[in-house]
Amino acid sequence: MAKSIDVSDLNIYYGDFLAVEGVTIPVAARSVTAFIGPSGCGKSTFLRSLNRMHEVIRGARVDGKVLVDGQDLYADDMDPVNVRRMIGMVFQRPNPFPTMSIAENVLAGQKLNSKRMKKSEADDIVERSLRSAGLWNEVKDRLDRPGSGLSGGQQQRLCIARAIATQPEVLLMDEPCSALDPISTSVIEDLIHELKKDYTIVIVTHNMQQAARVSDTTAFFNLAGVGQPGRLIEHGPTEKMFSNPEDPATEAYIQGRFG
Ligand SMILES: Nc1ncnc2c1ncn2[C@@H]1O[C@H](COP(=O)(O)OP(=O)(O)OP(=O)(O)O)[C@@H](O)[C@H]1O
Repeated sequence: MAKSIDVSDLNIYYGDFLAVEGVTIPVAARSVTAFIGPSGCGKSTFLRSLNRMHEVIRGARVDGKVLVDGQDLYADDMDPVNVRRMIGMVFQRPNPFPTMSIAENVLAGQKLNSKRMKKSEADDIVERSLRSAGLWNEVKDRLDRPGSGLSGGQQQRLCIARAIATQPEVLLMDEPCSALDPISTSVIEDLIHELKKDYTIVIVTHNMQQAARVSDTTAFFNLAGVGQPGRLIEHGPTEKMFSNPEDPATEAYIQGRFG
């Protein structure tokens, strides 16, 4: 299931504004990569370019290459809807569909992909996805109740279940714990650890301890000033990035001296 990602020379624009410049980075399959850096350096923009969510904004575009197991995501014959199914995303704020039940939320991606399926098949997907998201035991007796009735941490795990229900190969997470309390955060971090056995995970986080706890490799992005494009400054094993980074800016950021 899990696939590697190879980005080369990626420039990302909002209209004429070059937001992220010249990113080249490999992401190994079945690993967790953390993106860190000060506000506005383009972490979320870059993350969204990895499943073609960036281009849903009017005038937004990229040039360069994003290969997933050698397959060019931006090739002319690549359907962005298929790309987003293959590369799922979890956002900062848990966003279950409020009028849908827990089970319907898990199946929402399937429905969008307009697949008619038998009830037994749907039940299997709901159980498998909720189990993988570490939520099954907490919700198995109330699958027909609204997803919005869960706690924030449970809602975020429901969103993770929804993202993995379509069996993606990669999971992108944009500050998935920033709206959660420390206990829910720790549950999600444990879950990320479990999920990397099956998925390639890329996570944007402002929390240095979180990057250090959950990721195998860390990528530090920075920008020279307001209106300047964000760039990838350094990428390497998390342990090295946090103990002995190559670039003085990485060290200054990690030590909390800016950002
Ligand atoms: N929809 C948009 N239209 C135009 N410019 C945008 C848009 N979204 C982001 N930008 C700009 O792109 C640059 C990168 O923003 P982005 O949100 O990717 O940074 P970030 O590193 O994720 O920041 P933060 O840590 O604050 O979330 C910023 O200059 C931002 O103002």
